[in-house]
Amino acid sequence: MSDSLPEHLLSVKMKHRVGTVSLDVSFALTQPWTVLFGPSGSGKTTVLRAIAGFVRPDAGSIGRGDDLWVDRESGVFVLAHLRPARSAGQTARLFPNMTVRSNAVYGLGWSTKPDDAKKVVEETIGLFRLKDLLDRKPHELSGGEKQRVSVARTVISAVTFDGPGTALLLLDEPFSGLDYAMRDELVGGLREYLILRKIPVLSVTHDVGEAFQLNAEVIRIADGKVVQQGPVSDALKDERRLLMSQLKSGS
Ligand SMILES: Nc1ncnc2c1ncn2[C@@H]1O[C@H](COP(=O)(O)OP(=O)(O)OP(=O)(O)O)[C@@H](O)[C@H]1O
Repeated sequence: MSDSLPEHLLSVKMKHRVGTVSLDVSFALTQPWTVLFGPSGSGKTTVLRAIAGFVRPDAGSIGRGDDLWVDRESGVFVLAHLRPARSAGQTARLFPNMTVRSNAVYGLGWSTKPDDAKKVVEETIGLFRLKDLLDRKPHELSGGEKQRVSVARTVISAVTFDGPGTALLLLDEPFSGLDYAMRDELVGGLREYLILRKIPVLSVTHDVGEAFQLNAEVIRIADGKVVQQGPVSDALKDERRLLMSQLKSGS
């Protein structure tokens, strides 16, 4: 692991057997927003879960500079809740007995700066269009609304992270349950907000348009291996061309 990496960057080098896939990946995060892109079952979620601390890789290391979260060789394994990382999975997991507001602020940090933390909560609630839903319980929400609450909670928790440096945000298909208009609005707004708040993001997506809108760095994974890493304009140019020609021909 290089010790010259700036503090906010993450370096991942891991091998792990999951199902029929032998993961063997090595990459570093260098941009504000990076997406893992690749076919279903190629191992993207497993990589995200290993970074979050929910999967213990068979071999390798994960960390930021000298701050190792995993190092199988020396036996380091930092528990998930102690890592400067916050994650939201594909399925919204909300507390059924709590309102949207209580769910959203669960995991709120910055106990020493309550006024700032309050501002972050209000900003995020606005960004995710949750104002009119705040007093509802999860059973009174649609699937897309639940997903928005779940991702908003993770954003609030990452931005108000109580610890040295900033937290990394890990999002597994955060916009997949949303309609196009909502997705369009949220993707751009969230990207801008997280850059402002200096929160780096690693997300999983299958959506070419979303990766372009995020102006993301793309890490392509196929069959457990990183096959390409680079700016979206380069990494997904063939997919975009195909998409455009399909749109033109109406297919
Ligand atoms: N807990 C598990 N036990 C056994 N096999 C698993 C487990 N979790 C995932 N797998 C398998 O490991 C492989 C990689 O799964 P993973 O969820 O990481 O892929 P993915 O690229 O995120 O897929 P998708 O895009 O469909 O979410 C798949 O073949 C999956 O069936």
